[in-house]
Amino acid sequence: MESEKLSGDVESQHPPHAHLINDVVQTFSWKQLNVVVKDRKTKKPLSILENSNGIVHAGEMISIMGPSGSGKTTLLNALAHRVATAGAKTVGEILINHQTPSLQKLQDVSTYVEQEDALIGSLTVHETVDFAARMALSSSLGKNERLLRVDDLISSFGMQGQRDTIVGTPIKKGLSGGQKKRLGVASRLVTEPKIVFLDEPTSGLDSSLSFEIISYLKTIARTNNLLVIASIHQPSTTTFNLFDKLCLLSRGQTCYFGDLAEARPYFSNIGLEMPEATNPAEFYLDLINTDLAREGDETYQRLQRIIQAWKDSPQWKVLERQLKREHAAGHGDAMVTDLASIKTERPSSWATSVVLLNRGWIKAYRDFVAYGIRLVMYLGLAILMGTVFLRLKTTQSHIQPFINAIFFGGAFMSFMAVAYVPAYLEDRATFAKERANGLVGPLAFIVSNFLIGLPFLFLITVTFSVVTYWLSNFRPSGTGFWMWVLWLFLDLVAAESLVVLVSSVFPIFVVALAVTAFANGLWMCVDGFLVPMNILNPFWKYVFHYIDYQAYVFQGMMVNEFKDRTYSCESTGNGSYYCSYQSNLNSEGKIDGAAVLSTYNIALDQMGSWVGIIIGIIVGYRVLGYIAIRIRKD
Ligand SMILES: Nc1ncnc2c1ncn2[C@@H]1O[C@H](COP(=O)(O)OP(=O)(O)OP(=O)(O)O)[C@@H](O)[C@H]1O
Repeated sequence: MESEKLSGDVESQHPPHAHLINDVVQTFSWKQLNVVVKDRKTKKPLSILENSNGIVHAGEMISIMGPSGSGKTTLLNALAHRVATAGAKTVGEILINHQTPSLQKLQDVSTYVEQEDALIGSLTVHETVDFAARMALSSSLGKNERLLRVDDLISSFGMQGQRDTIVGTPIKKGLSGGQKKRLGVASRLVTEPKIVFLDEPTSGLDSSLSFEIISYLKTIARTNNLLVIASIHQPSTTTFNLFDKLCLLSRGQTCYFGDLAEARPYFSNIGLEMPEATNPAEFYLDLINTDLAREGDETYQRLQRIIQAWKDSPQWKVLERQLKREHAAGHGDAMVTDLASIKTERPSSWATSVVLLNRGWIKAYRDFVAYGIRLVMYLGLAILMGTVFLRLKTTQSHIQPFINAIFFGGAFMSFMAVAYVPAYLEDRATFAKERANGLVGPLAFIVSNFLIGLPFLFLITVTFSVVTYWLSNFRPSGTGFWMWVLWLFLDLVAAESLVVLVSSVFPIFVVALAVTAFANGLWMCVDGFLVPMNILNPFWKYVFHYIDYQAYVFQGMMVNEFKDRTYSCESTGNGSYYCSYQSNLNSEGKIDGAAVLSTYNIALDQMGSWVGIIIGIIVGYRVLGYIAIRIRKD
């Protein structure tokens, strides 16, 4: 009763939304769809979806149902022209309005809502939908119209009350699980799709929240004539009954396809009567679930009978004839819209980059985990370093601590960039989903990621430097301070670019963390401090030292400290001195800082080239990161 009421309420509150109305896609069908993978164990071809056929009409909502591992996601991905699963080969025909759509055309008229939402925790509900709109809708639409559509969708999903609530981050609670799901769907619908694919939209929700989201969807689909194709796992009776059609799968094979209302008489006809007061979804799933069965078992044989019965059924024959007609009709059919006439205006990649920059900026300054925690961490490190290397003097016994402090500052700043890995991986996951929906390209993503990082990295560098530089008593001059800031800033930008490259190649948290940490260890070892260049063996020197940004940072900071400073020698008491570095000032009881540099083989006049090389390394990392993102589509 209650569920009917919610459905009714939702329906009466929301008239059709002009911008959402589908008057261009009349049918979506697929014929003889097969997906074959290379079996993980045997390495032989394994069919995970066999001869799937189906048709959905405008305004219909279909559920793809089956036990775990039956091929629901595989079918959904194949229908959405996505890689069904890693290394899968998909064959078969997919038609929209009797015509074969290109990937671009399918992306233009459809959207895919993943099981795991790609929401950004620090954005509000309104911002989430608005950014999705800005990324997908042409700028010719105008801001007012866009905002109207955004608000319309937010209220269609019953979220006016949460309009300015943030989605939620690990340290700040926001929306509930059900609200997040609704927001995930709403932010995809703002792109005005005609076909909506949803991978288990109810996963992780209890039965009343599952019902809620499906009824919102149904209302929107009905009132706007959309085609909704959703995989679903064990819905309650009320949720199940909201769908118009059912596609039942087991072990990649079709057990039933057709009207939901016809399913019960169909199964009864083949001798599988559903008892009264039974949850139909549970009944069908029990019939075809062979998880624990072995070949020859009763349940296994029953499944084979069900699959065969479907192939022999009159319902299948009707579907087959329907599909034949669809496929024979082709372009010239006046009853349906010609795909070529459907024009979707999307923003330019320049406009998309600006939207990404704007969104990334909000995320970065609100999301404490991304930069706030790092700022605090670097501040802690600065206090640690500044108080350990406290007020060093210009005496020869303090020369080594100065050098150690320079190495430690550069190396540790770089090393701690590993803390950026989780935030980058989160952004990358959001990007992967938006890219799969045809909204963002790798260039826009890499460029905006780079630009957003710069002001924050600069802030981190200045904060760190203000504390350490003066506490440790490095060369007390304004130029000295700002040169130090420059070297550390370049160091940090290079370190973050390395994180981007590594995490783009290995988008798995622990792997990215381990590889970045290892690379930083390597750069520390060969940067010329632990083993000076004239001692370092040729392999490490020629293979790694020259591409080590930390080496140039170390040298630059060394020159900054020692080039224009002198240090006092130790007096031996009788008017002469003991000087640990040979220099022409030794007779005056002083050491020329340049003498320290020469023991490390550091040139005095190469600063410009070093800056250029570090910038080259940064560009190199980003370009390689871009290539990795381009190639890896996961
Ligand atoms: N390379 C492979 N080797 C062997 N089996 C594979 C391979 N790739 C996918 N599969 C199998 O294909 C089947 C279909 O997977 P799919 O994710 O589509 O199922 P699903 O019905 O969506 O499952 P769930 O409800 O658990 O998400 C699974 O049983 C999976 O184990």
